[in-house]
Amino acid sequence: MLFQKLLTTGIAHQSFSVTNKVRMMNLIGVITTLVSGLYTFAYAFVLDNISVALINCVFTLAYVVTLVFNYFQAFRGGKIWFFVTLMLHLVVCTNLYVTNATGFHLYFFLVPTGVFLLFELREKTEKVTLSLIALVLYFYCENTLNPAPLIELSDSFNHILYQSVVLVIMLEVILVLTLFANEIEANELKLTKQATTDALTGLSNRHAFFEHGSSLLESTKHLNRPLTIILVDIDHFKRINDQHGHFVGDLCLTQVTKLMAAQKREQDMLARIGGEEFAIILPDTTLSEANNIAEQMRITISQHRIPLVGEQHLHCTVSFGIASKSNDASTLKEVLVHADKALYLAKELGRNRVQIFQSPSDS
Ligand SMILES: Nc1nc2c(ncn2[C@@H]2O[C@H](COP(=O)(O)OP(=O)(O)OP(=O)(O)O)[C@@H](O)[C@H]2O)c(=O)[nH]1
Repeated sequence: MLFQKLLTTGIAHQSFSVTNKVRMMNLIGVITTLVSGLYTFAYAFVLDNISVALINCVFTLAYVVTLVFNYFQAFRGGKIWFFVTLMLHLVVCTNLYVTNATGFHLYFFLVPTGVFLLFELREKTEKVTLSLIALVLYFYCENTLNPAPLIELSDSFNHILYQSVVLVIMLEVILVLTLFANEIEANELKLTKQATTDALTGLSNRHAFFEHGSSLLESTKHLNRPLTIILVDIDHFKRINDQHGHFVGDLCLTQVTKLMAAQKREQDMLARIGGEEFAIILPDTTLSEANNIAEQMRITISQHRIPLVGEQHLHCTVSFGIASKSNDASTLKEVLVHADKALYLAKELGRNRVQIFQSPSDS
């Protein structure tokens, strides 16, 4: 619970791309605070050096300040504070407390990884500067021998510390990159959903309809199976908007959607392809089967009363145009043109009706 709260510090009212990065920064801040806290504990109680433990404690608290920056949504400040504190801490560790034999300066690897992989692509100067500083400091520490460390360690203890540093770096990189990959996948799914879904009705949008419809049509061509499309248009929708307002117009759209979604079969795809225009793709369905489905939808919608404020109700009707894949219409666009012609005729003949496309050669 507390961990979850720490991870979500400062993310309220942020866009999801900012949210992910801040969550990642919070995670790194919490892990680094814990690791630094453990070292403080070891300096105080294992190595018995209170002054080093106190200095290290100051750095541990400095890592906590990163979360305070994020709490106040000063993310950039928090990021710079964190990396500068980390770099200063590593230089002090290697050149004051102990020697470079502990390998503490290996943590510098996390700076370029952090600033390049985990944070936004903008602010390139900042990223390059921080990473270059980390690189220079790494080689500085690697080539400096601290002749009078505050803590004298045996070779075997230095070796243990070295291995613990490598282990923590590996675990941190694995953990952070795994979370990063998960976030990317989740974002991809979210973006794909947003790009293919109509926000008002939750149906597939025009783009998704054309993608799905085209591939379905191609596959039915190979298998030589029927495919039918129904175009649906709410009657006098402009009048509904004008008389009752756009809010009621939207309500009408969502109610009609619900009624049609309840009537369609599982294999059918219902999409909103325009303002008050819908389309249904019915695989393996003949014109007469599609006609039955559309007729059922028409009756249900025409009998439905949409409750408005008080005792008022809205009654709306829809018109349907139906066409199938044929020799004259082998592409999705061509089938849609036929369905649109049938829909136009349904409107001409008085609306609230289902019309099947009649090819001139049929008559
Ligand atoms: N409330 C609401 N209205 C919309 C939306 N998208 C389009 N519209 C409205 O839908 C109306 C469509 O009207 P028209 O194309 O003239 O057709 P109609 O009034 O339905 O007439 P017929 O189709 O001939 O029966 C326009 O007034 C648009 O402003 C939407 O998302 N919400």
